[in-house]
Amino acid sequence: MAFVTGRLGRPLRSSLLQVVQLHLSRTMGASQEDFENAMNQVKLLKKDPGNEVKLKLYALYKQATEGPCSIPKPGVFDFVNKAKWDAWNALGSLPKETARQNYVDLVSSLSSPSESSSHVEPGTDQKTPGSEDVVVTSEDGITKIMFNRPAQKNAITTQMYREIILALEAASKDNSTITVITGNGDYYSSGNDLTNFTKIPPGGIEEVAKSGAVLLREFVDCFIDFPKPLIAVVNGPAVGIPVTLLGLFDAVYASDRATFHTPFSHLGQTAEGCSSYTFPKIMGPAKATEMLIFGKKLTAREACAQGLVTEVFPESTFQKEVWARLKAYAKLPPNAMKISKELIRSNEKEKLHAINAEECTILQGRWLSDECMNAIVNFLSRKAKL
Ligand SMILES: CCCCC/C=C/CC(=O)SCCNC(=O)CCNC(=O)[C@H](O)C(C)(C)COP(=O)(O)OP(=O)(O)OC[C@H]1O[C@@H](n2cnc3c(N)ncnc32)[C@H](O)[C@@H]1OP(=O)(O)O
Repeated sequence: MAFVTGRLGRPLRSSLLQVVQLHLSRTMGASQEDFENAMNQVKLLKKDPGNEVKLKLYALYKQATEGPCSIPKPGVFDFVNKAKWDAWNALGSLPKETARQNYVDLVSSLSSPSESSSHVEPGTDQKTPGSEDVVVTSEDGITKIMFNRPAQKNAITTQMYREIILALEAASKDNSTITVITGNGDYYSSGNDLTNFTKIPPGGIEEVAKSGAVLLREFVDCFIDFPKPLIAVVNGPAVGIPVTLLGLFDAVYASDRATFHTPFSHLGQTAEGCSSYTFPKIMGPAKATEMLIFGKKLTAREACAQGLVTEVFPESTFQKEVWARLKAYAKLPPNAMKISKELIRSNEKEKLHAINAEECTILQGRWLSDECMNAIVNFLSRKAKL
């Protein structure tokens, strides 16, 4: 990999672009035609996607067609127009092309034949394929959100971040009592799909970093605000963001096969998921440093000893024991559980949102650094067998 060594900067950026060519079939942005098709699909939706989604669609449409919101803010009593203005204005200076792509992705997550994760009928045992990469089911008072890309070790694509946001929003309002996140296959999740960084829009890598930071902030905010008990069923190794998010869960059950790895420095990146705050709080600054700065990988038992994991189960009985326990918990009075969660978490929320915002801003800069680009080029080169 001669092109990733030595003094970096422009040569490294062009190296990244070279590697990106190998991924182009998956990386083309939405065309005007895709956008127009998506607008038509919205009119054909069988179910009302709900006000939150409609506001998102409105905002993305305006941003994609007119650019950043520059109209005067409606008065406080003009509720509908003010909500629309707020949604549009919240997109800030998101580039038109990114808004167009986000609009197309959002519509596609809503309008696949079986419909998206946000459309799970509460209280039913219903598999919700959507993109198939995130599967949402609801049964026995438990909504289960499952990473479902086992061949890629459940690496999380930008589409999956969006689907998980929608799934969490739906789960917060459905009939279920508790919500579980787990993985299909041998991994819980290998973290951010590193090919996310290869989808280079006309605005260049800067635009990728900017829209990534906006999406990451929204994604982590959903975990901070999630109102019901949120449980991680960690069926195997976890790398990166699925590990850091664990500090925002209410309980973490792990197979003894699971490992917990945050190789941020190796990737030229920094902590996210509020872990720069939750990890030192949970395990003390010294142990948090080993994980978040030096990238020490913990076994499930070590993570349990550090307080990141609630309990470890032998792989042979993991699924049986954990689900039996969760089914029993799901029968507890839902309102009492929600109120207790609010008591435990509410005084931290404001702080967590501020930390999330800061971590995302720092990461946006990191993603443009030579250190980070070098690591991604290395990974993609290995994948592309360069
Ligand atoms: C909106 C943006 C938000 C960004 C938020 C930021 C988050 C930070 C992070 O999450 S950092 C963590 C990033 N993850 C990694 O660095 C892990 C990278 N993957 C690996 O190191 C390895 O794949 C492994 C250790 C997870 C598994 O190794 P193993 O040898 O067992 O398996 P393979 O490498 O052959 O993997 C099988 C295929 O899966 C693809 N793959 C695995 N992980 C990722 C990933 N994170 N991104 C993209 N692709 C991934 C791998 O490339 C193989 O694909 P192939 O069969 O097509 O070659």
